[in-house]
Amino acid sequence: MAPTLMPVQEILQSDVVPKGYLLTKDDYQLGKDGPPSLMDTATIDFSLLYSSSPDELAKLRVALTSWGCVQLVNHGMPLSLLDEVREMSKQFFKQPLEEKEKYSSKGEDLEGYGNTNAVQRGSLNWNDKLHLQVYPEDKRQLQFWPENPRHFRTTLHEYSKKNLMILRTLLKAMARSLNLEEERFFELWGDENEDNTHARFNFYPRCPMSDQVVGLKPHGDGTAITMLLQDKEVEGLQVVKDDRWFRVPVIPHALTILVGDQMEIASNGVFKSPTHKAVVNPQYDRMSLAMLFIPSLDREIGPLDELINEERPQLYKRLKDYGQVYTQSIPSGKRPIDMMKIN
Ligand SMILES: O=C(O)CCC(=O)C(=O)O
Ligand SMILES: [Fe+2]
Repeated sequence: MAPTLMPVQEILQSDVVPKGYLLTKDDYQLGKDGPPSLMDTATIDFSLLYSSSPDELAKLRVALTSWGCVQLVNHGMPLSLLDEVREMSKQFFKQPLEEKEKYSSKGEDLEGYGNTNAVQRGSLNWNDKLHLQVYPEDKRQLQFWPENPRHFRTTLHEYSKKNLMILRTLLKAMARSLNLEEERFFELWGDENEDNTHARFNFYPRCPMSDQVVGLKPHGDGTAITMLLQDKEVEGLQVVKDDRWFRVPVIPHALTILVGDQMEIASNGVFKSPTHKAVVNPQYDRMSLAMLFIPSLDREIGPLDELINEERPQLYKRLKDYGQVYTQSIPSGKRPIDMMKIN
């Protein structure tokens, strides 16, 4: 069983960064070419995707095939709801430890509050989290859902519902951008009664030695799609493109989309699941909320037939329950998706 570590917020109070958090040679490093540049990709106007604008679809395709990351604006989510979610997340983590501990992950629990205590290699993540499954609704484990702040549960419910609507339109647009039938990516995530959605609230306490720790180590998401709400003020997300790190800018009213490994597999490598990480700020705490859209474990995922041809042979194997592959590959330090490649 993985040891349960002290929340990073509590470590911070002692002002000493334990050795286990300091980056080591074993950590995946890139960017020896100086400080990362700002990602310059354009934002995507979600309202135009809905109206089938060919220009916007082309922009979406280019961004997801090169970066695997876009910022959606005009997504129809009330901006007051984005602020409410950010605020309730900060309020949750600001509470005394004994209040948060009512929702602690225990043992092998994926869900709940605590330090990121998954199998690790190299240094530890400077990150506390609250992880909750939101779909299918009957799988919600309400014992992990905070009762304080008071509106936490209803706001998360509301936010999840709206995220789903955005996801559905986005999946259709992604299919159309590749000239596929628009329902094709619903094989990945099409049914809230079968497919899984997890909400991962990330909290990255400020750290006096921020350049020697990492908030979340470089990884690709094991999802179909991740929809990320970033902190409104504090930047921290970075993605890799062409072997270099780029900073993802803060756009307060945008939702950041990350292609997940299972989408890369289904699209036969056309859409890229980017390696990304979260860095820590020396002065300010940072939050983010990742909505993780994960296909049902019973469903076989594999490259769509229409995306396999002579020029692009099948690049990935078909499988069920990618989560298993993902967990098993972590100790090796390799990207899980590489285990799925057909050589
Ligand atoms: O905090 C961020 O910006 C990134 C979060 C992330 O990568 C994740 O939760 O998987
Ligand atoms: Fe991630």
